[in-house]
Amino acid sequence: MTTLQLSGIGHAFLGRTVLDTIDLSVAQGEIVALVGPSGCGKSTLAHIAAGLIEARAGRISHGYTRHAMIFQDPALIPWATAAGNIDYVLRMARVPRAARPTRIAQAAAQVALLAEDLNKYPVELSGGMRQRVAIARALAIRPDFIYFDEPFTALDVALRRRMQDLVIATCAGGHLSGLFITHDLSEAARIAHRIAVLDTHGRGILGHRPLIGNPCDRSDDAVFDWVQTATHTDPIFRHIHDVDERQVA
Ligand SMILES: Nc1ncnc2c1ncn2[C@@H]1O[C@H](COP(=O)(O)OP(=O)(O)OP(=O)(O)O)[C@@H](O)[C@H]1O
Repeated sequence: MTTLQLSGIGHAFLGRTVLDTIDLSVAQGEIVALVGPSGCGKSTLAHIAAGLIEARAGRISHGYTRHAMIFQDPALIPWATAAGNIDYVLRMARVPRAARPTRIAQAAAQVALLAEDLNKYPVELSGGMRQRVAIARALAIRPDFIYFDEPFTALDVALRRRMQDLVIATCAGGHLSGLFITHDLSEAARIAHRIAVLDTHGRGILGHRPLIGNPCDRSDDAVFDWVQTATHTDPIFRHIHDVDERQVA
Protein backbone atom coordinates (compact mmCIF):
# COMPACT_ATOMS: atom_id res chain seq x y z
CA MET A 1 0.00 0.00 0.00
CA THR A 2 1.33 3.44 -0.96
CA THR A 3 1.53 6.00 1.84
CA LEU A 4 3.08 8.86 -0.11
CA GLN A 5 2.58 9.45 -3.81
CA LEU A 6 4.16 12.35 -5.66
CA SER A 7 3.11 12.67 -9.28
CA GLY A 8 4.51 15.09 -11.83
CA ILE A 9 5.91 17.47 -9.22
CA GLY A 10 7.43 20.65 -10.62
CA HIS A 11 8.83 23.70 -8.89
CA ALA A 12 10.76 26.87 -9.63
CA PHE A 13 12.45 29.47 -7.45
CA LEU A 14 12.62 33.00 -8.83
CA GLY A 15 11.76 31.72 -12.28
CA ARG A 16 14.46 29.01 -12.24
CA THR A 17 13.15 25.46 -12.54
CA VAL A 18 14.52 23.26 -9.77
CA LEU A 19 12.18 20.26 -10.07
CA ASP A 20 10.47 18.97 -13.17
CA THR A 21 7.88 16.18 -13.44
CA ILE A 22 9.08 14.17 -10.45
CA ASP A 23 7.24 10.95 -9.63
CA LEU A 24 8.05 9.24 -6.35
CA SER A 25 6.18 6.94 -4.01
CA VAL A 26 6.77 5.45 -0.58
CA ALA A 27 5.00 2.27 0.49
CA GLN A 28 3.64 1.61 3.97
CA GLY A 29 6.49 0.55 6.26
CA GLU A 30 9.10 1.56 3.71
CA ILE A 31 12.01 3.96 4.17
CA VAL A 32 13.04 5.48 0.86
CA ALA A 33 16.34 7.33 0.71
CA LEU A 34 16.45 10.13 -1.82
CA VAL A 35 19.99 10.83 -2.95
CA GLY A 36 21.51 13.21 -5.46
CA PRO A 37 24.20 15.87 -5.66
CA SER A 38 24.03 19.04 -3.62
CA GLY A 39 21.52 21.50 -5.01
CA CYS A 40 19.57 19.03 -7.14
CA GLY A 41 16.33 19.70 -5.27
CA LYS A 42 16.09 16.92 -2.66
CA SER A 43 15.08 19.19 0.22
CA THR A 44 12.67 21.13 -1.95
CA LEU A 45 10.95 17.89 -2.94
CA ALA A 46 10.69 16.76 0.70
CA HIS A 47 9.35 20.15 1.75
CA ILE A 48 6.75 20.01 -1.02
CA ALA A 49 5.74 16.49 0.02
CA ALA A 50 5.42 17.60 3.65
CA GLY A 51 3.36 20.64 2.71
CA LEU A 52 5.94 23.28 3.70
CA ILE A 53 6.22 24.53 0.10
CA GLU A 54 3.45 24.58 -2.46
CA ALA A 55 4.50 22.89 -5.70
CA ARG A 56 4.02 24.75 -8.98
CA ALA A 57 2.84 21.55 -10.63
CA GLY A 58 1.86 18.01 -9.82
CA ARG A 59 -0.18 16.06 -7.30
CA ILE A 60 0.59 14.82 -3.80
CA SER A 61 -1.41 12.18 -2.01
CA HIS A 62 -0.82 11.05 1.56
CA GLY A 63 -1.96 7.74 2.98
CA TYR A 64 -0.40 8.48 6.37
CA THR A 65 -2.24 10.18 9.20
CA ARG A 66 0.48 12.20 10.93
CA HIS A 67 3.96 13.18 9.84
CA ALA A 68 7.02 14.66 11.54
CA MET A 69 10.15 16.25 10.11
CA ILE A 70 13.72 16.03 11.31
CA PHE A 71 16.12 18.58 9.82
CA GLN A 72 19.90 18.95 9.83
CA ASP A 73 19.47 21.84 12.26
CA PRO A 74 17.59 20.57 15.33
CA ALA A 75 15.99 24.05 15.57
CA LEU A 76 15.12 23.74 19.25
CA ILE A 77 13.45 26.60 21.10
CA PRO A 78 16.43 28.09 22.98
CA TRP A 79 14.46 29.33 25.99
CA ALA A 80 12.76 25.97 26.65
CA THR A 81 14.35 22.90 28.21
CA ALA A 82 14.58 19.65 26.23
CA ALA A 83 11.36 18.52 27.93
CA GLY A 84 9.80 21.91 27.17
CA ASN A 85 10.70 21.55 23.50
CA ILE A 86 8.99 18.17 23.31
CA ASP A 87 6.05 19.45 25.32
CA TYR A 88 5.59 22.30 22.84
CA VAL A 89 4.87 19.99 19.90
CA LEU A 90 2.56 17.89 22.04
CA ARG A 91 0.61 21.03 22.93
CA MET A 92 0.46 21.94 19.23
CA ALA A 93 -0.85 18.43 18.54
CA ARG A 94 -3.50 19.02 21.24
CA VAL A 95 -2.33 16.18 23.44
CA PRO A 96 -4.06 16.64 26.82
CA ARG A 97 -1.86 18.13 29.56
CA ALA A 98 -2.20 15.05 31.80
CA ALA A 99 -0.89 12.73 29.07
CA ARG A 100 2.09 14.85 28.10
CA PRO A 101 4.66 13.92 30.80
CA THR A 102 4.31 10.22 29.93
CA ARG A 103 4.59 10.97 26.22
CA ILE A 104 7.74 13.04 26.86
CA ALA A 105 9.28 10.28 28.99
CA GLN A 106 8.48 7.62 26.37
CA ALA A 107 9.96 9.64 23.51
CA ALA A 108 13.05 10.46 25.58
CA ALA A 109 13.53 6.78 26.39
CA GLN A 110 13.35 5.90 22.69
CA VAL A 111 16.37 8.09 21.98
CA ALA A 112 18.16 7.27 25.26
CA LEU A 113 17.83 10.75 26.71
CA LEU A 114 18.18 10.74 30.50
CA ALA A 115 15.84 12.52 32.89
CA GLU A 116 18.64 14.98 33.73
CA ASP A 117 19.08 15.80 30.03
CA LEU A 118 15.40 16.65 29.77
CA ASN A 119 15.86 19.48 32.25
CA LYS A 120 18.68 21.08 30.28
CA TYR A 121 18.39 23.97 27.87
CA PRO A 122 19.63 23.49 24.27
CA VAL A 123 22.75 25.56 24.97
CA GLU A 124 23.70 23.08 27.71
CA LEU A 125 23.43 20.07 25.39
CA SER A 126 26.00 18.71 22.91
CA GLY A 127 25.19 18.66 19.19
CA GLY A 128 24.30 14.97 19.39
CA MET A 129 22.05 15.50 22.39
CA ARG A 130 20.27 18.35 20.64
CA GLN A 131 19.66 16.10 17.65
CA ARG A 132 18.36 13.41 20.00
CA VAL A 133 15.89 15.93 21.41
CA ALA A 134 14.83 16.79 17.86
CA ILE A 135 14.23 13.10 17.14
CA ALA A 136 12.36 12.64 20.44
CA ARG A 137 10.25 15.68 19.58
CA ALA A 138 9.39 14.09 16.24
CA LEU A 139 8.58 10.70 17.78
CA ALA A 140 6.52 12.17 20.63
CA ILE A 141 3.63 13.02 18.33
CA ARG A 142 3.58 9.35 17.23
CA PRO A 143 3.91 9.96 13.52
CA ASP A 144 3.36 7.20 10.99
CA PHE A 145 5.59 9.01 8.48
CA ILE A 146 8.84 10.93 9.02
CA TYR A 147 10.62 13.24 6.60
CA PHE A 148 14.34 13.23 7.35
CA ASP A 149 16.16 16.13 5.69
CA GLU A 150 19.89 15.35 6.00
CA PRO A 151 19.41 15.06 9.76
CA PHE A 152 22.90 13.82 10.61
CA THR A 153 25.10 15.66 8.11
CA ALA A 154 26.50 18.03 10.75
CA LEU A 155 27.42 15.26 13.21
CA ASP A 156 30.77 13.51 13.52
CA VAL A 157 31.15 9.99 12.17
CA ALA A 158 30.64 8.06 15.43
CA LEU A 159 27.63 10.09 16.50
CA ARG A 160 26.17 9.93 13.05
CA ARG A 161 26.31 6.16 13.19
CA ARG A 162 24.60 6.08 16.58
CA MET A 163 21.83 8.30 15.25
CA GLN A 164 21.43 6.09 12.18
CA ASP A 165 21.13 3.06 14.48
CA LEU A 166 18.44 4.91 16.38
CA VAL A 167 16.44 5.53 13.22
CA ILE A 168 16.89 1.93 12.10
CA ALA A 169 15.67 0.62 15.49
CA THR A 170 12.75 3.05 15.56
CA CYS A 171 11.58 2.07 12.10
CA ALA A 172 12.11 -1.66 12.64
CA GLY A 173 8.56 -2.22 13.89
CA GLY A 174 7.23 -1.57 10.39
CA HIS A 175 4.65 1.01 11.57
CA LEU A 176 6.69 3.95 10.34
CA SER A 177 7.39 4.98 6.77
CA GLY A 178 9.75 7.71 5.72
CA LEU A 179 11.59 9.72 3.14
CA PHE A 180 15.24 10.12 4.08
CA ILE A 181 17.13 12.85 2.24
CA THR A 182 20.88 12.41 2.12
CA HIS A 183 23.79 12.86 -0.25
CA ASP A 184 25.68 10.07 1.55
CA LEU A 185 25.22 6.76 -0.22
CA SER A 186 26.53 4.73 2.74
CA GLU A 187 23.96 6.33 5.02
CA ALA A 188 21.23 5.61 2.46
CA ALA A 189 22.36 1.99 2.14
CA ARG A 190 22.29 1.53 5.94
CA ILE A 191 18.91 3.06 6.60
CA ALA A 192 16.66 2.54 3.61
CA HIS A 193 14.69 -0.24 1.96
CA ARG A 194 15.07 1.49 -1.39
CA ILE A 195 17.20 4.28 -2.83
CA ALA A 196 15.80 6.75 -5.34
CA VAL A 197 18.28 8.90 -7.25
CA LEU A 198 17.30 12.42 -8.23
CA ASP A 199 18.74 13.84 -11.43
CA THR A 200 21.44 16.50 -11.07
CA HIS A 201 19.06 19.25 -12.19
CA GLY A 202 15.91 17.82 -10.61
CA ARG A 203 14.63 16.62 -13.97
CA GLY A 204 13.20 13.33 -12.86
CA ILE A 205 14.17 10.33 -10.79
CA LEU A 206 17.04 8.58 -12.57
CA GLY A 207 16.13 5.24 -11.04
CA HIS A 208 15.35 3.22 -7.94
CA ARG A 209 17.55 0.59 -6.35
CA PRO A 210 16.10 -1.78 -3.75
CA LEU A 211 18.33 -2.93 -0.89
CA ILE A 212 18.20 -6.51 0.26
CA GLY A 213 16.54 -7.28 3.59
CA ASN A 214 15.58 -5.04 6.44
CA PRO A 215 17.93 -2.26 7.56
CA CYS A 216 18.01 -3.72 11.09
CA ASP A 217 19.42 -7.02 9.75
CA ARG A 218 21.94 -5.48 7.35
CA SER A 219 25.58 -5.99 8.23
CA ASP A 220 28.28 -3.34 7.81
CA ASP A 221 30.00 -5.60 5.30
CA ALA A 222 26.83 -5.88 3.23
CA VAL A 223 26.42 -2.09 3.25
CA PHE A 224 30.07 -1.54 2.30
CA ASP A 225 29.92 -4.08 -0.54
CA TRP A 226 26.67 -2.63 -1.84
CA VAL A 227 28.09 0.90 -1.92
CA GLN A 228 31.31 -0.23 -3.59
CA THR A 229 29.41 -2.09 -6.30
CA ALA A 230 26.90 0.70 -6.78
CA THR A 231 29.49 3.46 -7.13
CA HIS A 232 31.76 1.46 -9.43
CA THR A 233 29.28 -0.29 -11.64
CA ASP A 234 25.89 1.43 -11.51
CA PRO A 235 25.72 4.45 -13.82
CA ILE A 236 22.88 6.15 -11.91
CA PHE A 237 25.21 6.75 -8.97
CA ARG A 238 28.04 8.07 -11.10
CA HIS A 239 26.87 11.67 -11.08
CA ILE A 240 26.33 11.91 -7.33
CA HIS A 241 29.82 13.12 -6.52
CA ASP A 242 30.62 14.62 -9.93
CA VAL A 243 28.64 17.77 -9.35
CA ASP A 244 28.65 18.05 -5.60
CA GLU A 245 28.84 21.75 -4.79
CA ARG A 246 30.36 20.90 -1.42
CA GLN A 247 33.34 19.27 -3.11
CA VAL A 248 33.88 22.17 -5.47
CA ALA A 249 33.70 24.74 -2.67
N1 LIG B 1 14.03 29.54 -0.92
C1 LIG B 1 14.77 29.47 -2.03
N2 LIG B 1 14.89 30.50 -2.89
C2 LIG B 1 15.61 30.42 -4.01
N3 LIG B 1 16.29 29.30 -4.39
C3 LIG B 1 16.22 28.25 -3.59
C4 LIG B 1 15.47 28.25 -2.37
N4 LIG B 1 15.57 27.04 -1.77
C5 LIG B 1 16.38 26.31 -2.57
N5 LIG B 1 16.76 27.01 -3.65
C6 LIG B 1 17.58 26.52 -4.76
O1 LIG B 1 16.93 25.38 -5.29
C7 LIG B 1 17.89 24.39 -5.66
C8 LIG B 1 17.55 23.11 -4.92
O2 LIG B 1 17.81 23.30 -3.53
P1 LIG B 1 17.62 22.13 -2.48
O3 LIG B 1 18.01 22.68 -1.14
O4 LIG B 1 16.28 21.55 -2.64
O5 LIG B 1 18.72 21.08 -2.98
P2 LIG B 1 19.33 19.81 -2.22
O6 LIG B 1 19.49 18.75 -3.25
O7 LIG B 1 18.53 19.50 -1.01
O8 LIG B 1 20.77 20.37 -1.80
P3 LIG B 1 21.69 19.99 -0.54
O9 LIG B 1 22.05 18.54 -0.68
O10 LIG B 1 22.89 20.87 -0.71
O11 LIG B 1 20.91 20.30 0.71
C9 LIG B 1 19.26 24.95 -5.31
O12 LIG B 1 19.82 25.50 -6.47
C10 LIG B 1 18.95 26.04 -4.29
O13 LIG B 1 19.91 27.06 -4.36
